[in-house]
Amino acid sequence: MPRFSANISMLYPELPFLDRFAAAASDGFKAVEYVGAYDQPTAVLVDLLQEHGLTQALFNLPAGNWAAGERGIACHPDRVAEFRESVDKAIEYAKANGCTQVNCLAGIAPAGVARAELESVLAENLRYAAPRLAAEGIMLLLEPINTRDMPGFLINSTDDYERIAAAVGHENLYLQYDFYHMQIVQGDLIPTFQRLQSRIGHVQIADHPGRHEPGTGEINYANIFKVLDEAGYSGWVGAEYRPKAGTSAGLGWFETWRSAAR
Ligand SMILES: O=C(O)[C@@H](O)C(=O)CO
Ligand SMILES: [Mg+2]
Repeated sequence: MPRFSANISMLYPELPFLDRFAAAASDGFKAVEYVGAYDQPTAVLVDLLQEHGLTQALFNLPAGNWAAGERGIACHPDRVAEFRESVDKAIEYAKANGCTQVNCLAGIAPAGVARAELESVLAENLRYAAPRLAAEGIMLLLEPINTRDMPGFLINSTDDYERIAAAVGHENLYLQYDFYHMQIVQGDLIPTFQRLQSRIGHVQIADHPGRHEPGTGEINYANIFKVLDEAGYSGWVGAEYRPKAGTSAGLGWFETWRSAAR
């Protein structure tokens, strides 16, 4: 049975961030994930997880100045020192809240730098991060993201992930397979999941078009959930979508799993 994690960077936008833990637990989620909460002391986050019986499924490495439009710094040639510091910060937070995987956002390609150089910087940064995270029992993930939602984002497809992973050459670099992005970029969702399953550390879901709840678009999630089970996928499935109505009101797709998990 798939285990769902509420992505509280996207779900419960009607609530302040720290109130979203309680809301996710009350809606039947057993785990939460988010882009990052480095502005909060670890103790606050750990208390919320404990109070609501939640697991921290995932968060991202510090991704630069999000409000200014940055979406990761890992491919930026002039930010290598900052990237290295961000690995230490992520380890500190992951150890505090018991999280066993962190996602690296490659970043938006800076203008005027050749793609080969950006990929080389990214690979070098990941080669730095992968063993350090492995030593702490934390999986490092790399997520391809479509460029309609994030114009200029460097890593867009599973081919991109596989090429970077080959360049990095460390086994602690897994794929974060977001079905929504993959539907836009390349389709072929199930065969690609099956081919790369041993390298997939985390999956995320949203329907397309609109990035709304499963069942609102063209992706057959009933079938995908069956495939995840048949494949023995044991990781979390991150519900990372923009609710069409209120978050709780839109959880019809989750009813079967929520009841079974209680
Ligand atoms: O798919 C996404 O957008 C993410 O998983 C993320 O962490 C960055 O927004
Ligand atoms: Mg995602």
